[in-house]
Amino acid sequence: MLGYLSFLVFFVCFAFIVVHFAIIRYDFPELEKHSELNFEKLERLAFQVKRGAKKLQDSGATPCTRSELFVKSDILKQYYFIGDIGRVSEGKLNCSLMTGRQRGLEVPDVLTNGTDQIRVKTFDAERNKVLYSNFAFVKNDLVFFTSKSFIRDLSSQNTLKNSIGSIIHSREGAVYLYFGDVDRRSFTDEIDHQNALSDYLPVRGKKLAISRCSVYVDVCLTSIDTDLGIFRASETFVLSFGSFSALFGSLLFYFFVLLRSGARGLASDIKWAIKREKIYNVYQPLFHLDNEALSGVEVLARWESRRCGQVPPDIFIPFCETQEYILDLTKVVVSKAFMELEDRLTSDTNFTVSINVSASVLTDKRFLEFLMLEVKKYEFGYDQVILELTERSSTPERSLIQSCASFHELGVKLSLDDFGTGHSNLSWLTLLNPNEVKIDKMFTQANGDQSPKGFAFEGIVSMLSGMQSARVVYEGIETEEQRARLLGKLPNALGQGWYFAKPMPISEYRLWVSNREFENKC
Ligand SMILES: Nc1nc2c(ncn2[C@@H]2O[C@@H]3COP(=O)(O)O[C@H]4[C@@H](O)[C@H](n5cnc6c(=O)[nH]c(N)nc65)O[C@@H]4COP(=O)(O)O[C@H]3[C@H]2O)c(=O)[nH]1
Repeated sequence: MLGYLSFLVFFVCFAFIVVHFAIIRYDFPELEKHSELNFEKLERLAFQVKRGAKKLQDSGATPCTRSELFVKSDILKQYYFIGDIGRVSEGKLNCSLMTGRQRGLEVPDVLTNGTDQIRVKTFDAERNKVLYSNFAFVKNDLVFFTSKSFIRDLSSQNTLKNSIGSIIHSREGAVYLYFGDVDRRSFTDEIDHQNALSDYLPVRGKKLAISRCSVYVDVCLTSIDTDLGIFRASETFVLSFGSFSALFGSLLFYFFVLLRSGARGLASDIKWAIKREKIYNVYQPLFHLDNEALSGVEVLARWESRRCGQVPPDIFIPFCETQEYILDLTKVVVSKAFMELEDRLTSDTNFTVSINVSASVLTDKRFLEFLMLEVKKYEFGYDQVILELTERSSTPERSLIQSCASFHELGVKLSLDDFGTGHSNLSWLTLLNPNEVKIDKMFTQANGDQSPKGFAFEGIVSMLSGMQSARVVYEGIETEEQRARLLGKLPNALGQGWYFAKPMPISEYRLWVSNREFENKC
C-alpha cells in the first residue's frame, strides 16, 4: 500500500514538473520579446539625452536662466522621451523646466558611481510631495527626467506578464530604474545572473534574466522573470495547474497500476501453467522433399491462458525468456514430447524430434543434465533429438560455442532456426557447426521472386549448397507451386509447412499418421 502511495506521489510530482516545464517553454521567448522592445526604446532615450545635453552645452546659456529654459523647452519638444531637464549641484535640484527655479530640492536617491547617475524619486520634503517617480540621467550638473510616455510604454510591456520586470542600469552597476518584484539591493546579483538548470525547477523565487548593454551609450537593461512556469500567474491559475497535475499524475498512476497488474497477471498465469504442466505441445511434420517421406516432427509449445485464452508463442515465449521461466517451460515441452512420441522414436531410429530452445536454455548446464536424464528414460538415441536454436537477444558467442560442443559430444543434433533473420546468421553458421539449417519462411516463400528477398534466398541456397555437413530445411511451404520450385535445388533437403501439414495436437497427429500409413499401404 505504501509502495503504491509513493508511486502516486511520484506521478503527481512528475506531472507537476512536466506542466511546469511546458509553461517555461513559453516564458523565455516572452521575456526575450519584452527585453528587446524595451532595450530599443532605452537606446533611443539614451541618444536623446546625449543630444539634448550637447544642445544645451552648445547654446552657451547660463544655468537656470530664462534663456536656458527656452532651449530646454525646445529640447523637450524635439525629444519626446525626455520629460524634464534640470540642474543639480551637491545633490540638490536647483531648477528645472517643470518645477521652475528652486532653492535646492533634496534629491535623496542620487548615486554617484558611474558617469551617469540614478534618481528614482525626487522628494520635496517641505511640501511632503514626490516630484519625480521616473528615473533620470545625470550628465555633469544636468539631469534629464524621462517623459511619462516613456515610462508608460515601458510599463505597458510589463503588463504582458506581471512577473516580468526590467532594471535599467549603467555598465558599472548604477541603477536608473527598477520595478516589478525586483529589489534594488539584489539587483547586482540579477545582472550577473547566468541562468542555470536549477533556476528552472518548480520552486518559488527562481528567476530567468536577460541582460543587454548598448555598445553606443553607457546604458544597459536587465529583464527578469521572477515567477517561472507554474508560478507565473495568479493563485487560481496555480491552483488549477496543481489540480491538473494531480489529475494527470493520477491518470499516469492508473495506467501504471493497470500495466503492472497485467504483467503480474500474465506472469502468475504462465508460472501456474508451467508448474501444472498446462503447456501442451503441437507437432508439425518435416518431410524429405524428393520423396515426401516423413523425417520427423517439430515440437511447438501452446498455452491456453485461464484469462486470455490461446496466447500465441510469439508472445509468451519472449515473455518467458525475459521472466526467466523459459528453462522450466522447455523442460515441460521436452518431457511431454518424449512421452507422446516414445512409440515412434523407439520404433524408427531415423525419426527425429526437433525442439525449440532459446540460447539461454542451450547455454544452461541444468538443461544438458535434464536432457540426459530424460533420454535415459527411453530407448532412443541422442541423435534423434534436434535442438533448434531460436534467438531473440544476443548471447555471448563463447558460451554458445562451448554448449553446442557439449551437445554434439553427446550426439544431439543442432539446428539453426529462422536462418537469415535476426541473430541466426552467418556468424552462427561458421561458429556453431550446426547439423541443420532451417531457412526462414520469409525467404522460402520469396523463392523465384524478382525481389531483394528472392535474391537473398538464391544467395542463401547457393551458399548452403557448399556446406555438406549441414542439411537444409525449407520452412513455410504453403503451396504445391512453392514445393515444386524448391525441388532439386539442394540434395537431401527437407520441407515443412502447411502444404504438407499444420502443427497438430498429439491426438490429431496420431490420427494423421495412421491415415497416411493407411493411404500409403493402399
Ligand atoms: N505462415 C506459415 N507459418 C507456418 C507454416 N508452417 C509452420 N508455420 C509456423 O512457423 C513457426 C515455426 O516455428 P519456429 O520458426 O520454430 O518459430 C517458433 C519458435 O521460435 C517459437 N516457439 C514455439 N514453441 C517453442 C518452444 O517450445 N520453445 C521455444 N524456445 N520457442 C518456441 O515460437 C515461434 C512461433 O511458433 P508458431 O506460432 O507455432 O509458428 C510455427 C509454425 O506454426 C507455413 O506454412 N506458413
